[in-house]
Amino acid sequence: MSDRLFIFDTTLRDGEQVPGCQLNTVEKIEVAKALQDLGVDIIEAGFPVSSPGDFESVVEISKAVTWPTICALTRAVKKDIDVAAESLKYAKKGRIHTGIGTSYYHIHHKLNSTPEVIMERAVEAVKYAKQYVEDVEFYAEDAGRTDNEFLAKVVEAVIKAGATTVNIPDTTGYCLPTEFGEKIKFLMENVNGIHKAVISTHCHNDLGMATANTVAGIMNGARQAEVTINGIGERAGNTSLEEVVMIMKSRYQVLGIETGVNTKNIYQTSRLVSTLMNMPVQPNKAIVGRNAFAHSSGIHQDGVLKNRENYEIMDPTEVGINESAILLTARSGRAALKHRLELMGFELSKEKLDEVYEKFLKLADNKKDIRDDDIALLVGDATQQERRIKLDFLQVLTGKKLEPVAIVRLDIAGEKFDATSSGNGPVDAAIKAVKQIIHRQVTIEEFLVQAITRGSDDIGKVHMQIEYNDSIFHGFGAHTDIVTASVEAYLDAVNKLPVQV
Ligand SMILES: CC(=O)SCCNC(=O)CCNC(=O)[C@H](O)C(C)(C)COP(=O)(O)OP(=O)(O)OC[C@H]1O[C@@H](n2cnc3c(N)ncnc32)[C@H](O)[C@@H]1OP(=O)(O)O
Ligand SMILES: CC(C)C(=O)C(=O)O
Ligand SMILES: [Mg+2]
Repeated sequence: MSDRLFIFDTTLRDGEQVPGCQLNTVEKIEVAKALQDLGVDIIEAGFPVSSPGDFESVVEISKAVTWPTICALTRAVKKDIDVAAESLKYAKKGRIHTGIGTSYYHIHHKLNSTPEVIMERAVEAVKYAKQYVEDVEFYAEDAGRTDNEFLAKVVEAVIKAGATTVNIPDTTGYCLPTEFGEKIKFLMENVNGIHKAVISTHCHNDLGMATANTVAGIMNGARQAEVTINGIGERAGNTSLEEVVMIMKSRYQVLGIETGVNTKNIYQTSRLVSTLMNMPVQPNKAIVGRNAFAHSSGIHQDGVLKNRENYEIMDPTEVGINESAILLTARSGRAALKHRLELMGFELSKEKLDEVYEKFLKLADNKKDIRDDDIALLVGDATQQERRIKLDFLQVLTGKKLEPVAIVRLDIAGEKFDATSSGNGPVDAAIKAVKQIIHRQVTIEEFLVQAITRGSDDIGKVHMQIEYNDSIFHGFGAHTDIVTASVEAYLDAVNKLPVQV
């Protein structure tokens, strides 16, 4: 049996059935081209009879895409097949995907029919499609809940009628992986002529087993997997492309099966589909979720920093993600904090690291999102007591129609100095007062006040960049009072200037 798995992407058909995920033709072409670059073998581009817009999209995708097969879905209805064939007329390689429900529910409660009639309609549809294209795929809808003996008869009949691919969908996401695997095995062993067709899986995720069922199908002989980017699709979605492809790649030693997918394009394709379809990817989604390669607890972070493979079974660059992320949280340890500090250019002694770590934990217990500027502030705070110049007192009078006035007292190496100044704003007044005490020729090059994110009682953060003798010095300050934060930032930078002798 071949060790090549065909990847049939149905993002633009099953995926696009999701409420809110509808795309216009231009957007569909963009996705189709991205799928082509990704290296999928077949793109299911739409259900042409369903609307003029979907018909038009299949036509335009057929023109735009150069090498993957373009597939159009139909019911086992002649008109659907006529319209699908018409929509594929520009496809370099076109496939008609026709089929009908085969489960007890579908035969009796949806199609109001009998197994014998369904069998006839299935064969008739395949023969009819075959008049238009050589490449005909048949789907036995709800095969997951179809009796295996009857399913085998249908599969045998449609292969005889010319189906080159037979799709065994678990339409309702009902099967257990063992059941689905056994279903495919049963067909492989009991259908005459089964090797004349490629057997395909099309699994839904209602019980979260779509990928497991797909893999079980592949392990038992299926050589086409119907998938969508990010696993989007009807209800709980379809099997996700990225999961199947990376399972084949990561577990090749066990499975021995390859796909033609250029895995380095996975992440960018996932982002494109998520953005165009306005469908966020859950953060813990395998392979493409924001946290798929992010480590946030101390023991894991320490392990990853020692050797990535301690906690990662895939290299993120293989799926187009630059690198693993080490996120700082209250569950992080010193190894992670030290790593982040080093990336930010801080080399701390063991004692200083312990001190910063204590402060970090207090902050992290109260703040979910620890950013680099928070860390910089903690480092600044930890070195505060070494500062020669400290802010001892600050009072500012300001308001509308008032000229702001600031009174400042600095503690310089234990000695107190006072100054008062006015300015065009409270910060200006306070800095001018400070400058009256510290006579250094410095210029403020950058003054950045970070937006308060939580509420009016939140800490405001200030980053100041000053220039002295052609060199740049950075200062950070944080306080619930933004004027105090600004003076602290200024003094933090000034404290870093070479001491005058
Ligand atoms: C499992 C899947 O994902 S299948 C694909 C699902 N996707 C879609 O349905 C999107 C496109 N669908 C549509 O645009 C419309 O449903 C159309 C154009 C196909 C049909 O529209 P309508 O003619 O208005 O029929 P409606 O949608 O109300 O009902 C579906 C009809 O198709 C029949 N039908 C359903 N599946 C099949 C099938 N595979 N083969 C033959 N007939 C079928 C149903 O029994 C029903 O017929 P009935 O009214 O005689 O009982
Ligand atoms: C049309 C078929 C293949 C389908 O989407 C399903 O059965 O889930
Ligand atoms: Mg489906």
